[in-house]
Amino acid sequence: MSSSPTFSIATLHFDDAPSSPCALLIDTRIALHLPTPTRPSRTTPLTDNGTPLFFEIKSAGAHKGLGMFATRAIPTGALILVEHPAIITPANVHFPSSEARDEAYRALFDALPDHRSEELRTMTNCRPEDVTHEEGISRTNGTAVELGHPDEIEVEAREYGAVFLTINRSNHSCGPNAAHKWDLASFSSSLYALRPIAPGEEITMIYTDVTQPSTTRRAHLLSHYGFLCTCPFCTLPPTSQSASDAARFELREWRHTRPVYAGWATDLCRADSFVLDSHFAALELIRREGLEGMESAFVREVCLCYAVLGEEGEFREWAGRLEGLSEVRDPGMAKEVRGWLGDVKSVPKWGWRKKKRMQMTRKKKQHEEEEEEDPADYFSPLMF
Ligand SMILES: C[S@@+](CC[C@H](N)C(=O)[O-])C[C@H]1O[C@@H](n2cnc3c(N)ncnc32)[C@H](O)[C@@H]1O
Repeated sequence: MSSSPTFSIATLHFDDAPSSPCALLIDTRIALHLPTPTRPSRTTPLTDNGTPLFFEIKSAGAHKGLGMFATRAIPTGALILVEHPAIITPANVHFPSSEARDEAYRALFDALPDHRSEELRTMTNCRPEDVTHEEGISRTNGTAVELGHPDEIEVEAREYGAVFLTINRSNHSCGPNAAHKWDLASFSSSLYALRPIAPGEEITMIYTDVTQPSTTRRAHLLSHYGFLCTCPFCTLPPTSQSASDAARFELREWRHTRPVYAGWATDLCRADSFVLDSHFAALELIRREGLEGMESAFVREVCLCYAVLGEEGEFREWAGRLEGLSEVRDPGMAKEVRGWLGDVKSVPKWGWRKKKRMQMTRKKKQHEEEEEEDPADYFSPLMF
């Protein structure tokens, strides 16, 4: 029989940010699996004065509170910020009483140095009536993160949210221009640009599943974050709204319902442009809907298509794009792509379709020539 989990408060310290520890309210079984954080492989790009290079935090308007804004042009894929969380809290925890619950959240905040807990207390709490200020801040700002855990632990006990003092100042958009990537080893998240961001533009990310229709997104944002989304993708005229919702649904299903590289690569009955045309259509929809976060799976397949077609110029162009998209989001992929660019012949099935088509044309020609020369033609019974 499994006993109910016990929670305790732990703190993690970081060599690269000694005065900014993270406090965790954590299942003691998971606490045993916490890493000793390594230094993040990248750091926040800074100006000569030591301020962030790419962004500032300032008012986003009366109804939005603070927000993150670009201070200069940010290219696609660029790293904006690397940050350790201030607190980590469980998504699901049953306390014996509401007093015990309130006490646990207060103790969590108190485990931080004053400057950190004071800043944390200034963050948004969209549930002031339901829970304590501390828990409200955890719920409003908590972003799902993976912690290491033993295999046997229940699924719901594995879910945790992290609050970042700066990353969580970025507001929501249903067509976001940024996303962040969690790295357990360094216990940090890296915020990066999904498309070019202009100076002065607000840097936004997603708080909800943006492939859902606008009404679903808005209802979720209202109930969980206390605001009605007025982003450009939620305030369209009715016919454009239906088209946007349908496009998002199509994109979500695209790679299950449309041709993909794996089925096409060695199927010579399909046209050479079969998957490319489909993926170009998806990429156009992605651009229209501002969902560049969905791009890389399609861009990767476009690269592989050009590779199997042996089209080196196009391959290099798309591989360069994939490398830029993957630099922060998927460093392993960026490394693989650099290998491909160093030696295109190392890409799986490089030029396979081109080779096969050439062999087929050669064989056909040979066959036609043999038929022309076949003496049987000259002695065909029809000639007598
Ligand atoms: C994680 S915080 C974002 C930072 C927050 N604006 C602040 O001042 O600390 C989430 C809260 O910001 C506000 N917010 C975020 N995105 C918004 C949007 N698109 N429109 C209006 N309010 C938004 C809501 O109050 C939401 O509960």
